[in-house]
Amino acid sequence: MEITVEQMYNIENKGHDMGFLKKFMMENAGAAAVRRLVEKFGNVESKNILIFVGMGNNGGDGLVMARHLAGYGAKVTVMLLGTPENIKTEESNWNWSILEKMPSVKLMTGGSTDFNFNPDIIVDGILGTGISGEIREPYASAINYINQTNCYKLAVDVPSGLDPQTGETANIYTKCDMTVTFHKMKQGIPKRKDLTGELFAEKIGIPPEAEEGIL
Ligand SMILES: NC(=O)C1=CN([C@@H]2O[C@H](COP(=O)(O)OP(=O)(O)OC[C@H]3O[C@@H](n4cnc5c(N)ncnc54)[C@H](OP(=O)(O)O)[C@@H]3O)[C@@H](O)[C@H]2O)[C@@H](O)CC1
Ligand SMILES: [K+]
Repeated sequence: MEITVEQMYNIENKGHDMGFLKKFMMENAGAAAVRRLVEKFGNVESKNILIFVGMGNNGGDGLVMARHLAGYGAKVTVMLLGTPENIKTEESNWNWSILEKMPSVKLMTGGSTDFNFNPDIIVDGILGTGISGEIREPYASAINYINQTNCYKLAVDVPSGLDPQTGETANIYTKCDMTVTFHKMKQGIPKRKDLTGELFAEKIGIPPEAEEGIL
């Protein structure tokens, strides 16, 4: 079953109000995406993994993935597309502050795409259901870098620049090898399998009762 982005936000908020906090949803989302990535690669030990992180909760999922991938022995670099004090949400901030205590994960901020290594895997945690309008900097440069880099790419929830409701694309958008979306498929995503690559919808522990009155 495919749902609307509005329904997803309503379900998310109802689950949060039931006590299944967005922080827990984010943890399960990041963990599910990492499981699919590790399943695909067999193991990610000492793979160079570059995670682009937006300032919202799509980025937050990427921060959770960074912590889990460090646990699998990957060489993880996080590029935050802004400054830490501008991270939008409490749950994303919470995950950033954990990474600040983890020397095993390299943290970069500001959005430059000048890296001194070639990534084996890129994670697109730039934009998800919160996308609106033409892609602004530094998100645009990050999306262009991802498209110009030849390696395996995983999109968190949706390839950034693809509108998960309509299936329309912004002026620029990522083309990925795998997309892991959460809870239920959003209506626009399956319209662009050319951008999503292998597509998975992973449960993240939201109580089914959170859908009552919404679906
Ligand atoms: N639903 C669920 O159950 C769960 C959802 N989860 C995750 O949350 C995600 C939704 O998070 P979200 O609402 O924070 O929005 P998100 O996509 O991060 O973008 C907002 C940021 O992007 C920016 N921005 C927007 N447009 C832009 C543009 N054109 N060009 C440049 N920047 C632009 C915008 O900036 P602003 O407009 O505020 O200045 C803001 O900073 C969802 O996709 C999923 O991954 C999981 O945690 C698990 C549970
Ligand atoms: K994304």
